[in-house]
Amino acid sequence: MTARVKICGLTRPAHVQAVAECGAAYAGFVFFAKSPRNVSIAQARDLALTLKPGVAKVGLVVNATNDELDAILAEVPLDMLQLHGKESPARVAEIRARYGLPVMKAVGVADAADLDQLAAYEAVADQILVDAKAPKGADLPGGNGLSFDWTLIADRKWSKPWMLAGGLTPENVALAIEKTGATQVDVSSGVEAAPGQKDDALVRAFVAAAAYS
Ligand SMILES: O=C(O)c1ccccc1NCC(=O)[C@H](O)[C@H](O)COP(=O)(O)O
Repeated sequence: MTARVKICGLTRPAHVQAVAECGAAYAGFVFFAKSPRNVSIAQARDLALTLKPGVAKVGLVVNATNDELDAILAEVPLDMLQLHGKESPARVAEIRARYGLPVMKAVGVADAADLDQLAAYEAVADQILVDAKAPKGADLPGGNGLSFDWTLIADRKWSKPWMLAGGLTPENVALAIEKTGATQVDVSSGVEAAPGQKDDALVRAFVAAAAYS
């Protein structure tokens, strides 16, 4: 099985280039001030404009207001919004209608009870990002390099496209795909040399491992 890959949290033109060259399907830009991967609107615009067609540009936001989204989308040519906060299903639907862009809603999973919320989001989002739930008190709601128990979703049937995320690395992504049946995977810290510093060799190794799993 070949999985489509999203590399999230790009901050430098060289890394955007590496992502495009190695065949990733999505490039993610984080708009969240507390993140080591945070980019300004101007930075994101420059990075997005260096990407070749065919790589979808995803803007990650956390509980963003309409004013914040207006400002981002006025400048950055995004193909998809990733909502990584506590956005309700109604807010997901509102954002989707207001901006006319596909919306991917991140859902944090730590145990089986967390799966209950998936149905409500599947009804309104274009895609679901099934991610590890951030630990209580964590600074970041995602991008923490933590995995969840993949067997929780092993037999799940999905009505919308979805991505697996959380603690994926070049070493474990093939097993994660095998266990969950994911056809799309998302990674950030697992392809970094340090928080916020993507490593081109790890990016290439991850995409290759996902493609040939
Ligand atoms: O990466 C961040 O800094 C971040 C900040 C705020 C919300 C989400 C964030 N990242 C999400 C991701 O990068 C991924 O979608 C996902 O959580 C997987 O991250 P990782 O476990 O580091 O591979």
